[in-house]
Amino acid sequence: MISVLMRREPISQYSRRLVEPILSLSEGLYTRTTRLGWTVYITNPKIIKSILLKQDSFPKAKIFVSSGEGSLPNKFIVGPNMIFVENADWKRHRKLANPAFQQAMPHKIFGKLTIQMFDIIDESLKKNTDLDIGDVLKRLTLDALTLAGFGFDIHALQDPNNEWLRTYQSIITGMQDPFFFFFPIFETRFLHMFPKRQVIHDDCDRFLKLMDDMIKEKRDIINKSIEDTITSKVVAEDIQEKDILTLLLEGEESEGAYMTNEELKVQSHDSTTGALSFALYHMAVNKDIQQKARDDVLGVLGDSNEDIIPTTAQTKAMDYLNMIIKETLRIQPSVPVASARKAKEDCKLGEVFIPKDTILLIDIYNTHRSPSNWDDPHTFNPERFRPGGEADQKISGEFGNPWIPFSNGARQCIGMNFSLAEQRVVLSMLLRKYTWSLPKGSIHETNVITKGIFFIVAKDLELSFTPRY
Ligand code: HEM
Repeated sequence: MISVLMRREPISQYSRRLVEPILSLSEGLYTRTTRLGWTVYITNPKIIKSILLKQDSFPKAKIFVSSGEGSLPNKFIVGPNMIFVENADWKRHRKLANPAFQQAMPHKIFGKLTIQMFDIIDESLKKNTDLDIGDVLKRLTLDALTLAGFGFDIHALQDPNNEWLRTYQSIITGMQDPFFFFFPIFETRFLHMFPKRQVIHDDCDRFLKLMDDMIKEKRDIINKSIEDTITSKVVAEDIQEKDILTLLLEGEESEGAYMTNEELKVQSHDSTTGALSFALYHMAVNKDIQQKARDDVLGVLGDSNEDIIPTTAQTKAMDYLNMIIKETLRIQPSVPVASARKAKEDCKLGEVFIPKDTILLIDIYNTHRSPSNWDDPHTFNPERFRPGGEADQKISGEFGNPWIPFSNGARQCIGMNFSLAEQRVVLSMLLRKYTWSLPKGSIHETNVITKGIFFIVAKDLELSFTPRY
């Protein structure tokens, strides 16, 4: 595994080379060495279900905590963050956060950002250059999360040299540096010997401070507006476009529970960037699928020569586009493994004995790519998600659920609907306005090349766009 990471071999290659041959011999369980020693990876849907539905028997393992106090992942994503907390703390977080995440579907924000992205695409067309759409999507999803999440505009789309964008990217790239990932001791004890790493740590401190300041400011505004009932009535009129943080803080008032500033920090936008970049890639290389998706969108929104921001109901009526989004998340799940669990006691998974304290990883990528779980799994085929099709038959039957891009059970991704809404708006608006293809000589000509460890995105994805209006 270390050599795979050091060579930066894409997940699609090493999975087919190393994992797939083993999967055909096992019950969907295999072992791999990780930083924590031998770890059991699981791709069998029935066993996955038995783990995800039994939080008490299989609690989260403190995999990042093990990289030690002071390591970059530990600083940035550990702490009392919803992804890692357990038991009563997690229940309190989730109870407060669920309504906020269900209410906030900021279609207008997603739509306005997509129109800003059109300006960038049109600018590149004027200059006759291919566009690194992966980079543009990264900026769009970061803006979407900060605007819809915190009500704070960092203008990453409009300004590619934006300081916050650079800082965020530096942290995300730094966290996935294989050297420090496997040997965190070099940054927890000997950081002073690595000046470049020190710069990333400084970036991380500044970013966390920015979030802290935003949360404090928001608390002050909300406390003030609660005193002023007239103001709070006006704000309540447009709940759909309220940011998540505001809804969370208002929820604290009605639930009588409280989250600390530390607990309110959520850092997750790269997963949506990955999903969008892969959907664009698959539609670029499958022109018939792209056209069918466009017909689906035009059937709902019409074909006038103007930008239309779709409503929630309209995006849900785009059946074929929704099938594409699901198939993209199957064939390229942007979060390839769920966070590690631990067996609390000796147990059996299928026929295999698992000793107490064994680390277990739900291998989302290989669950989605296993020939035991899907017909012809390496082929992009949205038809699997047709009502009554392959996916429905498996999920509703005895088979267990082989489609788990957002995990499953009580700890399923809380941002799932937010991310799906964002993908539907961005993709439907792009399909109305442009056709696109891979430029000649693209590195993705024979297969999509990916990068990343925790979040997978299409590497340096350039596309050629042609406007329809
Ligand atoms: C395509 C987009 C996304 C994918 C594929 C994805 C995937 C996942 C997965 C697999 C998990 C479960 C981890 C586990 O079981 O250990 C998870 C949890 C979580 N995700 Fe997402 N995610 C996405 C977008 C988002 C967004 C946009 C947000 C925030 C706005 C978000 C916030 C969270 C949180 C807070 C959790 C922890 C939930 C809990 O433990 O109760 N995710 N996500």
